[in-house]
Amino acid sequence: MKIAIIGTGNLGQSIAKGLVTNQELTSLYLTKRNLTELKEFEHYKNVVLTQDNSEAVQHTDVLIFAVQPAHLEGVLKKIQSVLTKKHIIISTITGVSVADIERMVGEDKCIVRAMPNTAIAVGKSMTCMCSNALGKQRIDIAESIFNKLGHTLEIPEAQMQAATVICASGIAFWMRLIRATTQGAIQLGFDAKEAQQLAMYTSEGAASLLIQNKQHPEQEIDRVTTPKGCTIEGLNEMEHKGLSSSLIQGIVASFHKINTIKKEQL
Ligand SMILES: NC(=O)C1=CN([C@@H]2O[C@H](COP(=O)(O)OP(=O)(O)OC[C@H]3O[C@@H](n4cnc5c(N)ncnc54)[C@H](O)[C@@H]3O)[C@@H](O)[C@H]2O)C=CC1
Ligand SMILES: O=C(O)[C@@H]1CCC=N1
Repeated sequence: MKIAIIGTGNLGQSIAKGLVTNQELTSLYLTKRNLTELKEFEHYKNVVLTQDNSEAVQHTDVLIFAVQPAHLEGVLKKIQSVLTKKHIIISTITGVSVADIERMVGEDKCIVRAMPNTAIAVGKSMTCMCSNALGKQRIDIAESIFNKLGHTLEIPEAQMQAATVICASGIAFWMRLIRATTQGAIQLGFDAKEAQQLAMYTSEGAASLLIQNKQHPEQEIDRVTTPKGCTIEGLNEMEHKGLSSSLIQGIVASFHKINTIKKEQL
């Protein structure tokens, strides 16, 4: 597999970390305007760092674009002459549709829109994908890359913005929940390091229960809430203060914002 990441910033570096540790690569090209931040990758076998996007495109088959929305069109224009039908174009860019990319590179190109999250760095991304007609024929190649770096789900393009909020922004939402639990644990007497350990591994355990038992969360909650016990007391207090409601409202606010991002940035 010959892969290029075009625009190796926050998300691009997370993808690169996942790739160098979880995939057998023939070559991985990482591009960025300033390469100093990519030093940690220069010692990996088969990894090439370059500022030259055309060089990366010419030496690879799968191109993962991870630049900011406003930069995509300019980047694509500059590599247009070296872009061929052999390339699979994977865009992780928020708010840029498959039709937008077709308009920039032509309908005769294989285009996949993928929305991973930064947990891809540790092989735990939930990545949603959709494609154009040509991309559909080769989406299995994109799936095989992202399945080694977590889980994938093919969805209609109309759901892509919602998937971005739940899965990509979702990492930040879950971090806040884990941080708040950590702060609670400190208030109850644990030191900061222990408190974070308790919060992290408990949240990992909760998700693992659902993944492995394939249950609804309420079924697992019923197992924990002893009648008149401390769990239901805490849970009801959290709900009186709007826990579920504030999460849902935050998700919906994030969704409203995401629908304006392309207009603001392009
Ligand atoms: N950060 C996240 O968790 C997620 C981000 N995204 C999307 O991925 C894209 C990238 O996001 P981030 O990584 O957070 O942004 P970022 O700003 O950290 O990374 C973009 C990188 O592109 C580089 N770049 C700009 N022009 C370039 C050029 N001509 N040639 C080569 N490199 C160039 C920049 O130097 C920068 O390092 C955005 O469109 C974002 O919406 C999608 C899912 C999750
Ligand atoms: O916050 C953002 O707009 C981008 C998209 C999802 C994650 N980061």
